[in-house]
Amino acid sequence: MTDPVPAIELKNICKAYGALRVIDDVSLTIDRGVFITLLGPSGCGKSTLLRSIVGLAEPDSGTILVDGKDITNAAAHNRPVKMVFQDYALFPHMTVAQNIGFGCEMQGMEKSAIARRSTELLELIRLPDIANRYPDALSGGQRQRVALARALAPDPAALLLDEPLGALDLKLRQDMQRELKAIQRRTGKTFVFVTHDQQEAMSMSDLVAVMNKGKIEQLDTPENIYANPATLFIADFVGATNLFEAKVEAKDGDHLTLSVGDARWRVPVARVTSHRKPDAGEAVSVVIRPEAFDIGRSRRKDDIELSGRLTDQTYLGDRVHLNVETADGRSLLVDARPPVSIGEGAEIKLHCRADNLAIIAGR
Ligand SMILES: Nc1ncnc2c1ncn2[C@@H]1O[C@H](COP(=O)(O)OP(=O)(O)OP(=O)(O)O)[C@@H](O)[C@H]1O
Repeated sequence: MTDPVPAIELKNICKAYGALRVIDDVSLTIDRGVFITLLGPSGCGKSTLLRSIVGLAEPDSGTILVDGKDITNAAAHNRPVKMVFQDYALFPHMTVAQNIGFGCEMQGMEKSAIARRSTELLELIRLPDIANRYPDALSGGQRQRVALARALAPDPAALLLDEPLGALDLKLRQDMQRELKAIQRRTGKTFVFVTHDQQEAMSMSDLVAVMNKGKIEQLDTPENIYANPATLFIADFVGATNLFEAKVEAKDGDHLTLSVGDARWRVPVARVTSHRKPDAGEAVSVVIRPEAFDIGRSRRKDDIELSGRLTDQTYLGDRVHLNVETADGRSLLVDARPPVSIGEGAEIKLHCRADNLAIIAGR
């Protein structure tokens, strides 16, 4: 059961640098024990939001609560949250054990308790034998795990992680994503993670808050962010997308009839994923993910049907990326399961279940 007092509550946070509104009236409640990611393109304000929680940036207005206490004006060192940075920020002249114990020492914890805590955390990060090494004798991945242990040592209310894996190469980064998630699960701590990498956000998080231009456009599970994008920005930013401009011709009961070029698509109203529902006559955008297409003739009455010429295919082991050009000059991305025995230049039919697309009001 979720604890009734959230780990973190942000209420109407605003921050501007000169004329630039970096955080635009953001409110967000983060329950305890949740792994949440702030995801967005460079410059959307995610780091500033994280830095506001830890006290490294000062919001112009709004309130920040941690464990139900108002810490909006508290000094950074008095806040019960800890931050992990991309560049580790370990103390080079201290051993690993001393680095991990540093925060506990500042809290006045007794030496033997610090040693126990340090051992416990080295076990947690699965590096029990490196207590006496110095940071320069560690690999990048090991340093990042030690930085994590150091941040967890004083038992913070939440851990804030600002692109912590950004400096690691791809393979190590993927290993560390699994490791971080496992550590979060084992400790049950609230993790607030910042990244611009949508794959990283989707693979690690319980919840993703997608940010754009200083606002949170959608707060949802990774599955819902992908399948039910609330805005065009999100549909485009998260995953690959085929986007169709359309118009609502008619509304009848629980279906919409859309005109898409010369075609008419009958789609369930329930597939409108934007907050605002479109009226008849209104422009909408239709999102079809590459893997939502099946190749071959439709077997279901309300399927969306398209046809085109296969212009290019890329074999990726578990799937094949196809590029299909339609008669009206549209280039479609299609993901198919191998084997695909269609030659380039061949005409193919594609179909998609009407409940596999997403409709967003506006363009
Ligand atoms: N101290 C500062 N003074 C002036 N402008 C700043 C300052 N800090 C951040 N900004 C600007 O605020 C905007 C948001 O920055 P922020 O670091 O929060 O973005 P971000 O989404 O985390 O991006 P990135 O992924 O590139 O770090 C950017 O345009 C940035 O240049």
